[in-house]
Amino acid sequence: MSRRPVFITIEGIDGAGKSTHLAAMAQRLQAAGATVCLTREPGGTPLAEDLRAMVLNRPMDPLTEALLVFAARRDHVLNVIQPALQRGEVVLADRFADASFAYQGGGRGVPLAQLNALEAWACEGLQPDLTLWFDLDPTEAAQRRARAREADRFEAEDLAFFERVRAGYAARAAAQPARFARLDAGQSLDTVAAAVRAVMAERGW
Ligand SMILES: Nc1ncnc2c1ncn2[C@@H]1O[C@H](COP(=O)(O)OP(=O)(O)O)[C@@H](O)[C@H]1O
Ligand SMILES: Cc1cn([C@H]2C[C@H](O)[C@@H](COP(=O)(O)OP(=O)(O)O)O2)c(=O)[nH]c1=O
Repeated sequence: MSRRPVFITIEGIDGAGKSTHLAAMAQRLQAAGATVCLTREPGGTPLAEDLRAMVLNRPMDPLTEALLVFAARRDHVLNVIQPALQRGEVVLADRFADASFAYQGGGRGVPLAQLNALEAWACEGLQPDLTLWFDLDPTEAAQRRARAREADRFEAEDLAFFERVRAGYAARAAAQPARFARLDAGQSLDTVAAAVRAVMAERGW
């Protein structure tokens, strides 16, 4: 069997159900003997959490937004993700660079070449070993969000924005199919949870 994934990310449009399954994923990894570093983006360090508050709340142009999410990511990679991996931990991150390609690239229209350059500068060559993509129809995601919480600057965007974000994830998954596991997040909670467990089991967890 190939090496178990040690840097695992979860992705998808807002309301797809990522947070719902995060704790169970961490528990499953722990039960299998892993020390889990559970983290999120934008955020994961004091500086990156400050940048998160700006990105989620302050109006700004798309390239500024991309620069800030990658600045936050660099701080997170250097101070949390790389050290945890070096200690032999499993890093489970609620979003990583794919989100920038989906939201800033797909959603906001920042050119791919600029995002590729930022990724090359910011991430020290680090890519997740496994990405669970919670794929959901944007109309369903909007209904779930409306029932659950107040919208932030991204969640207030219209359906067309989330269609573009979804397409951004699809493009990223098509470009790197070995890393991505797509989950149909439109199914019942129990069915999605079983699909998450199946993906983890397939990869040795
Ligand atoms: N499979 C599902 N079916 C119906 N509702 C769901 C499902 N998964 C999550 N939800 C609900 O949808 C809302 C958004 O889920 P959440 O996990 O916060 O999404 P995300 O973290 O991807 O933004 C929550 O109220 C959650 O309880
Ligand atoms: C990591 C990242 C997130 N985002 C956006 C996606 C989300 O709308 C928002 C915050 O993500 P998230 O933590 O999933 O939101 P919530 O706490 O409401 O579940 O940031 C980007 O636009 N680019 C990025 O690179």
